[in-house]
Amino acid sequence: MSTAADDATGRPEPEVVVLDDADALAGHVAGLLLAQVAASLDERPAPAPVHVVLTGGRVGGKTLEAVAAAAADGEAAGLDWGRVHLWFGDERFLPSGDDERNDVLAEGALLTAPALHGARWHRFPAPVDGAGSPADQAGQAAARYAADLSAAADDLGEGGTTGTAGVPAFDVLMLGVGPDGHVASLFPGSSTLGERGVPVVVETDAPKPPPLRLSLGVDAVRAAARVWLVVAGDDKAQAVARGLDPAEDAARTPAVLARGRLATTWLVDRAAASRLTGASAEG
Ligand SMILES: O=C1O[C@H](COP(=O)(O)O)[C@@H](O)[C@H](O)[C@H]1O
Repeated sequence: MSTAADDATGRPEPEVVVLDDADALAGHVAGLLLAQVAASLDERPAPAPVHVVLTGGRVGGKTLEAVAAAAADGEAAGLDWGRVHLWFGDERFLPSGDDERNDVLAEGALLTAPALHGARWHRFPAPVDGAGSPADQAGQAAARYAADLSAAADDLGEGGTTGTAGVPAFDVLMLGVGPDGHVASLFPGSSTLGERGVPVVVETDAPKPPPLRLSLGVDAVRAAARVWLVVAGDDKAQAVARGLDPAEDAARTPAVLARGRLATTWLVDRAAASRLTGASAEG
């Protein structure tokens, strides 16, 4: 279901899809993702790449498990995964292999499917012991990830529509949403929300541990063709209602900034949808 026209930036209004529970949601999003990857691969000639941004978080992990289950055999196993670039929306700036890192979560889920080993993984760099202060290292890591993004960026030409130089036109960018309305590691009230046009930002004081994090910047998120906000649980109901309120302040609920160029879809379970009213509440 869709709400009417474009927002002030000319982007389509968000759509809302409601599933029964977190498991149904994860299965549904996995199916959508595999269908979109297949469609994007089909619509451009090989070896043109397809760019997907992964999310961490609880339902993000469940979704990736469902993707791997579907990609373990059947049609999805036969996709040309070597053309598929997997990026991360954010990362906790923790040592490589740390269980709290989003890339560890994603690898644990996706690499159970042999086909996914062929995908092009783009992990955020990790801190290294003795290589400088964590904040300095995070700045360097952000610059390295920005360079990685830039190397993969499509040239959309003058007046290109991503709005952020040096960021690929992501086919799909998935985001979890925190109970406080954060997306990726863009937190309420953070100065990172004002860093427009910056591909990768460093959050030094995240209210959710760990405090030091790397994130795609607001305009890198908005470079995506399709943004999917995947949310489950009644602790997220207020964030979902605020995120879909056109009058909501982005400084309080950064999720309102997460708008795709072609589509923005909130994929939520019934519990997360429980505070929606009127048209937004329909499944
Ligand atoms: O810290 C993070 O939280 C969000 C949401 O996680 P959830 O467990 O509440 O679903 C996640 O999307 C983000 O990638 C992660 O770094």
